[in-house]
Amino acid sequence: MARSCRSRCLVWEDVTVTLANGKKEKKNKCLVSGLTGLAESHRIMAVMGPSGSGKSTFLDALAGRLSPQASMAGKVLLRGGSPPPAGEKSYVTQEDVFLGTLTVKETLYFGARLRLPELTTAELDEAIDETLTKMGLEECADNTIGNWHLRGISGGERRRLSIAVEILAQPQVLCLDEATTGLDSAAAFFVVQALRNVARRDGKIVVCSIHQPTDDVFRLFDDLLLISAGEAVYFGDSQGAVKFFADSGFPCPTRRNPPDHFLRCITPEFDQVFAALKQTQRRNYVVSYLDIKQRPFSLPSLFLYLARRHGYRIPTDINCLKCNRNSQQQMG
Ligand SMILES: Nc1ncnc2c1ncn2[C@@H]1O[C@H](COP(=O)(O)OP(=O)(O)OP(=O)(O)O)[C@@H](O)[C@H]1O
Repeated sequence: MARSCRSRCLVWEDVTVTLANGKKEKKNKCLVSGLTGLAESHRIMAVMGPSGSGKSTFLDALAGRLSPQASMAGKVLLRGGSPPPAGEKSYVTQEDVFLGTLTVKETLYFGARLRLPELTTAELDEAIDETLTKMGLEECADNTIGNWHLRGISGGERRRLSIAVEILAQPQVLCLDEATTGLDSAAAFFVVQALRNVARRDGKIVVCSIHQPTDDVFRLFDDLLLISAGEAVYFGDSQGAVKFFADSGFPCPTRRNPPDHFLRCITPEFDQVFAALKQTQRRNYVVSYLDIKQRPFSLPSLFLYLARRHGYRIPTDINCLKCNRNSQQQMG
């Protein structure tokens, strides 16, 4: 796919997250180790991996919302402009937390009032109507959300409402943890398609962890990051993963769903497979961003690499969303 020079990207470089153990004699636990890559605007990326592999931790690191016990090394940078970082990223958590007695529209209204205080009532109404349409929530706009004793909107609608609340604030980067968990395949398809539209039409960067997508849902993703035990096994074009596994000696059986096959291959029990894949990736996967990791890294060299690969203009300024575990200082 031809990539626009004007597209923005979120770059993460050598991101490692460790969990302090508390006891001197015990080693810190490494949750995510040396992840390097980028997510581009107008594209949607799936983060997949076995349960406990570090998907949520990675998304937390991207969004700068790691728990206080966790410390992060490495950098997460946004390039291509200089808006204030705080308003640039949004995070949709696994749980949908709402006031069950409010309607869908009221929820959006209160969220927008808090996050976009500068908008007039007319502008707010317009933004809410636009968001309802984008997320396919017009039909249930006046329905009560519901809770444990009050019947309300469906699970798929709740998920789309969680996303709607975040995209109303117009962040450049949207991170979602398990966007489709608990949904049937049709509802999951609708949610991911809505996210893909947000990426495509609004030029957002969308990064989303997902469990067991169907083939139809998987095909909606442009890029794929496969994580096992906190390390990247595959990073690149989502449709290229089938060929990558086949080239590495693990072809997907014709009647198996490709995402299921990838997960089956990279679960920790399949250690040998994992080691073989990593070896092959080092040897053969020419466009792997992990190559960046092999080099003595400096920020200009990463952008030179990107410039060569995608024809990006080299930025004169770089906004650092989050740096180093101790300093968390802004990069110039
Ligand atoms: N604050 C924490 N304290 C203790 N352990 C943690 C903490 N955060 C993460 N972990 C551990 O780190 C590992 C990765 O967790 P994470 O939630 O990132 O995995 P995941 O891939 O998102 O899993 P799932 O798909 O089941 O949600 C797990 O073993 C988890 O128990």
